[in-house]
Amino acid sequence: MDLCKINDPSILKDMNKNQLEEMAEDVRQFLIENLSVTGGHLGANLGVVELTLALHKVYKSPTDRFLWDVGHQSYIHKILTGRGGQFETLRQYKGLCGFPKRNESEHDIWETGHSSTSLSAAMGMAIARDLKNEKHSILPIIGDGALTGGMALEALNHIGHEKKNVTVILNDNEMSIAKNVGALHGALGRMRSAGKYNRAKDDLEWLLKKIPAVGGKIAQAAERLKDSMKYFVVPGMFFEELGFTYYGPVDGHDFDDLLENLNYAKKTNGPVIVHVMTQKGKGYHPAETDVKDKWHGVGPYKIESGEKIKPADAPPAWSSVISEALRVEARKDKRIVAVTPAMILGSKLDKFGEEFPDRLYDVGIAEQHATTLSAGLATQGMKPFLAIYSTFLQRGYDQVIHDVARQNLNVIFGIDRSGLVGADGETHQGVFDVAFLRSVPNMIISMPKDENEAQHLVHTAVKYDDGPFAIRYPRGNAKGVNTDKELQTIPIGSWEVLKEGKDAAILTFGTTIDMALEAAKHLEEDGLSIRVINARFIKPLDDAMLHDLLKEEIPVVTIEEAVLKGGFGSSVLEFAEENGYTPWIKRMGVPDRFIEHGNVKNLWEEIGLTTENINKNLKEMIPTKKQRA
Ligand SMILES: Cc1ncc(C[n+]2csc(CCOP(=O)(O)OP(=O)(O)O)c2C)c(N)n1
Ligand SMILES: CC(=O)[C@@H](O)[C@H](O)COP(=O)(O)O
Ligand SMILES: [Mg+2]
Repeated sequence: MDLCKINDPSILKDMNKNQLEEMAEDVRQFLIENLSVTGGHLGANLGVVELTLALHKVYKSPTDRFLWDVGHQSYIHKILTGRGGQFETLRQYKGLCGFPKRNESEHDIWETGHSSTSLSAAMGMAIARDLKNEKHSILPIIGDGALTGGMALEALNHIGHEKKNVTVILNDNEMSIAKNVGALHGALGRMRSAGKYNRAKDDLEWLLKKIPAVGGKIAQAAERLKDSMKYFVVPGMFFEELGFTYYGPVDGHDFDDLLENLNYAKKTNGPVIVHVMTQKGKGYHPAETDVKDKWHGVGPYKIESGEKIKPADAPPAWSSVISEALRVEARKDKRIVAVTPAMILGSKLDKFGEEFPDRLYDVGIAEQHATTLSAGLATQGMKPFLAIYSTFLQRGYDQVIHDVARQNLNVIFGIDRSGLVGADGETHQGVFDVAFLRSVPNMIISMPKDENEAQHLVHTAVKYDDGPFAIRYPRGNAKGVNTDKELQTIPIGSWEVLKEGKDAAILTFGTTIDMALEAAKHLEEDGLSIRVINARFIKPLDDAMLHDLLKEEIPVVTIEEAVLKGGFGSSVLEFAEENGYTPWIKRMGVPDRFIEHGNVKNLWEEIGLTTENINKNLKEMIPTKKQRA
């Protein structure tokens, strides 16, 4: 079947089992071929091929509302709803988004990227549906990993209480990105091994009713016996107790099982949970047999061998640089404990865990808990290092303020994926942390220019015992510079002049330093002398250097790969205002809108973060100085 030509999922309605199986095979081939070129979230999608086809066969999208939690597994839904022809552009600049997108299709009714939001949104939609007297089904599709997120549990609590018609499809592949963790994961495991229980439950209820109802203690004992029998026989009792009708466990690769259970679910009133067992990476040998992450998210690869196509001899990833520096510190300092909210592989903490198995905690998708847990550790004299993606720290903001900063606790935040991340797009760009952390009292915010400075900053953060300390680092590879043998502590709030100059100055940090140096070099050829300063501490600022600079009354350009509103440049402006200087400052950074997916270089161009623009801005400002004089 030509999957690029499908534009209406109702073609599935009349398909028999054989036809569905053939289509599932075609879809898998399509995904394996397309993603070998573009990269993307292969493992999760291969796991939900049959489930997605079955959902679209039993329900009618968009009348029935499909909410894909995280959304990284929505590729088959995209193919079925008219977007197969765009897969060559998947996650590319101006191409198909890797997550559900409302402006892409009427079938994408809920946008995701961050996990565990689907149940709350579904509940909101269910309340609206009932108030409007509408009749459609609402189907959040959530993974076992995403179910560990606190929001999902808050929503289950509410849905069960309100008894709303919401059909939760739980896609249980026993994986988050790495192996799923936690007690809930254990509970799901017991449900899986308890075997089938759905309509048989009616029979059980009937049987239990046969236990004679007698008065007093005997009656109480009989009730207790009934309850424990239920727990023993009924795998989904955990969900049943919360007010859900449980169907499962369902074989997520067997159309008979899927269709039968989904049809039952469709007819059931009130909250329903369909527990579907799937295999991440199903149908592609290299993914199926991968023990680490079942090819959760991949770049281009060779289809036959599964070999990943990567540039040879690239410097180490920034995450490795930081976690290696932390490992060095942890050997000397027993207070160090690493914490990750389900990103052990992305944050490259696996080796740390191998060396210090009792000093690494993967808490599941639980950023709020991870932050407050770190605060708890710090109160007891430990030195927690919370490795967290910038975008996911957004979820722990209250915990940063209320639990960590207010109590001025020694928590080190390793803010991974700071800056534009590229292919994951809007939901994942790490561009807000500078603005939202800068306003929090007691917070130190830093960003290294290369791996040498990174190791010194990690060392500095470990030695600093006066409150929270954030080290930002970007996605991708570090610079490949040599590193000093001896570790140094960098004075807090100190900047570094990378290039002297007297006509203007550029203040920048991290990823934009190279473009600033390049711009300065170009302008040198035009006879202009530009100073470039590594503002490695974003907070506190280097007050002394800034006073000296502003007294010179030369133009200043600030550059940051972070939002301009409330960002580093704004803090320089505030400093000028607070100290009575007339600001002569141009700020460059991320504008006040969400930045979509694409290659980071394209995105930089789109938002004007280029050497040419730095040159242009400086050239426009420098003559103004002469006019002033
Ligand atoms: C709030 C948040 N934290 C972390 C992530 C990173 N993340 C993306 S997918 C994923 C695992 C999700 O596991 P599951 O829901 O079981 O889906 P699967 O990939 O197994 O299908 C994680 C941790 C995220 N998207 N959102
Ligand atoms: C869907 C999701 O949130 C993650 O899988 C994310 O795509 C990981 O990004 P990195 O590749 O930067 O680890
Ligand atoms: Mg999973």
